[in-house]
Amino acid sequence: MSKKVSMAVIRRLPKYHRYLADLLDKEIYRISSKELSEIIGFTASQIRQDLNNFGGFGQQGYGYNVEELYNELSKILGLDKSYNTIIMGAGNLGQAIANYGGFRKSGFKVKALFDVNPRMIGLKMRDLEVLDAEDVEKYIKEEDIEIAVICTPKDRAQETADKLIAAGIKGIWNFAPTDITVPSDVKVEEVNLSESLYVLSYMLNEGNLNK
Ligand SMILES: NC(=O)c1ccc[n+]([C@@H]2O[C@H](COP(=O)([O-])OP(=O)(O)OC[C@H]3O[C@@H](n4cnc5c(N)ncnc54)[C@H](O)[C@@H]3O)[C@@H](O)[C@H]2O)c1
Repeated sequence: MSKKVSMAVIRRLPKYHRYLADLLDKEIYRISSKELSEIIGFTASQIRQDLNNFGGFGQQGYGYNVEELYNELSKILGLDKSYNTIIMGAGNLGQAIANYGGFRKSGFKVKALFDVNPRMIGLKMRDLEVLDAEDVEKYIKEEDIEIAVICTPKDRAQETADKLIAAGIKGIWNFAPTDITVPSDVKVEEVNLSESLYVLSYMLNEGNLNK
């Protein structure tokens, strides 16, 4: 794949992947582009354009082979691999992420949580141990960790990221509500739950703005 695919397209891929998984669960193995468009809510032309970025799928008169497209999208999204993952910050959010089984099923194996609070260090969260954040660099190298999830307070997020990157982490999933700065070879995905909630709040209040 030589062409640079836009982030707008990439952000739609997980939705395609999810809908295709649902179809497979329902034992639907073939779908027309019109039907796919109706269930996903994107136009058939949008779907075609999106998928054409990766070589195009589907055939005129046949539609899409659901299993084939699902497998291809899994590969494109890197979900055909598994990733050793750690969580920085074993508070409310860190524990919730650690306890969610769905990430492991998709190949993101949470191996441990790390915290600075001596009362947290040594605790067990299900089968995961909370380790001392002091030891994280050594752990990353020894356990071949590729992804780190930042669930620390926001004023600790940048220093945490710096430490992770120095130890070789290339993928950071940042839940702290602050933008972190990283070198170009490190990929960050920021998740800001409040921003999403504020968009909902905007939509609820949109009608009142011009009154
Ligand atoms: N809880 C939520 O629903 C929620 C929602 C959106 C965003 N967030 C954000 O996620 C982050 C975590 O939220 P929370 O509710 O879990 O907070 P929390 O206070 O329950 O947990 C934070 C944990 O991080 C630890 N910590 C502090 N400095 C650290 C460091 N340098 N290295 C490792 N661990 C460190 C603390 O000891 C604590 O256990 C915050 O930045 C918060 O703004 C949380």
